[in-house]
Amino acid sequence: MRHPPEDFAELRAEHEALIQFLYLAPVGLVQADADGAIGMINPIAAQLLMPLSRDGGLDNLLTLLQDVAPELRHLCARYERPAGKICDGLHLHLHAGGNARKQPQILSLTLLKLDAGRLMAVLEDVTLQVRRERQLRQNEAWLNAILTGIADYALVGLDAQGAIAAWNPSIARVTGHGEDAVGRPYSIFYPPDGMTPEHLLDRLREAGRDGWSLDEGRRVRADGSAFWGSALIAPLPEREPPGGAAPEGPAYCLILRDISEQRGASEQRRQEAFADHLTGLANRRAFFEAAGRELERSGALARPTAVIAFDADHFKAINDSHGHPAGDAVLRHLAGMLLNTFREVDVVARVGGEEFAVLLPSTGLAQAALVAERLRGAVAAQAAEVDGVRIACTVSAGVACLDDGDGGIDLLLKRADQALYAAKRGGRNRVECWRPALAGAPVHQSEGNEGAEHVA
Ligand SMILES: Nc1nc2c(ncn2[C@@H]2O[C@H](COP(=O)(O)OP(=O)(O)OP(=O)(O)O)[C@@H](O)[C@H]2O)c(=O)[nH]1
Repeated sequence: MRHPPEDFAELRAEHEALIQFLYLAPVGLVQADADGAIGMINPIAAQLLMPLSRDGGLDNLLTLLQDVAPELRHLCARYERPAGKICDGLHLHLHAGGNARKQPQILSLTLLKLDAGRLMAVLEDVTLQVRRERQLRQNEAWLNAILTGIADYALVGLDAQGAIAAWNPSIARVTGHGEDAVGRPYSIFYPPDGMTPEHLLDRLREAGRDGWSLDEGRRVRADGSAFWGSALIAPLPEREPPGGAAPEGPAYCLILRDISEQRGASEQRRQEAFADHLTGLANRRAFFEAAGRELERSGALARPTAVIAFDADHFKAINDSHGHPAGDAVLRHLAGMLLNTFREVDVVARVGGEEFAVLLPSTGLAQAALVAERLRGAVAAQAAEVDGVRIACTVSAGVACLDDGDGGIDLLLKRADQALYAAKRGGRNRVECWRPALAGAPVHQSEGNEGAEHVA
């Protein structure tokens, strides 16, 4: 049989351990008597309840909560069982004082009756959790409204890599794709060659960073027919399943709209500002804007970007022999050949009188040189037909590449022009790649190219 003082010491130790536990608990804990008088309160609970105190004290739990949960005193009084949960996860909205723009803080309260004379309150700040749940419900309502109410939207869930996560009828309505689209990248809605795998990820990254990413352009349906579409990508809030497993469900939502009808006037304005009037290619301004955007992105996700500068050889002689209008027709002929040679994702522009530039995203020097050579050969082999007269023409090309966008489009175009100068010096109708030995070389400068901003 034990001696009573030993029992007492053990009890004390247990009590200390319990107090220690209460103090260290990651939630707010308050022990009170049946009338709410506080016997023990841990630091988190004190912090959470302090804004409710009128006199700076934390004496009575039910008095502290009477403004935000007036029914609580009544609930306690009516609770007849000897022990149990009086309330479970009751939400208490703490008002943000006079500041109407600030969101109220939300506490969750679970109140336990331990025995006839003791209550235990468990308090947690659930403000963020509640806001997130509300946002999820709003998103769902919003997406549902789009899915059921509006006919020209396709709503596509994407996984973290941009693959289509699930099929729904709106996808078929706008694009004609069936369930076999699931698991394929969302670039299937873009023309072949219209988007590189890096661009696909760029847009997801942009959406994650800015909250959304929007682009507009030519899109294709499953049957190959084209339409003018806008594509908005937005990140979806993560749904974390219980048990800490990886987040479930789509990571992004893509809203694809067919805006062919609305396009008209805005496209005409865009054409006027960004298209070259003679050839219909991108103009110098469009080239620099697109190149600036591409190089900024290529720096973030390191990858090479190439530029090819093309210049028609002895073009003055063509003008002189056949007349200026025939010269114009030859330039249109060259523009057509450029468009046939390059991918949809490449930016093909007329940047000077008889000088063209092509920006090739995610392309290294050797690959760009191959395409440049292919174009050079095709131009040399196929004379332009102008009013029944065949006009032979050749082009010289300079190729340059940056691995990470460092130096920007000015440096890239300057190097391509230095290589082009070397090609002209080397006898024309040839392709030269930039190399460090050309760093101090002059750039190719066409006569009558006043509008061009060559970097010497
Ligand atoms: N038809 C026509 N000619 C143009 C246009 N823009 C520039 N040119 C002409 O292109 C010619 C360019 O001449 P140069 O810079 O001497 O170059 P090139 O004769 O092609 O000689 P290399 O480039 O050295 O092979 C000039 O005669 C310009 O008038 C245009 O829009 N239409």
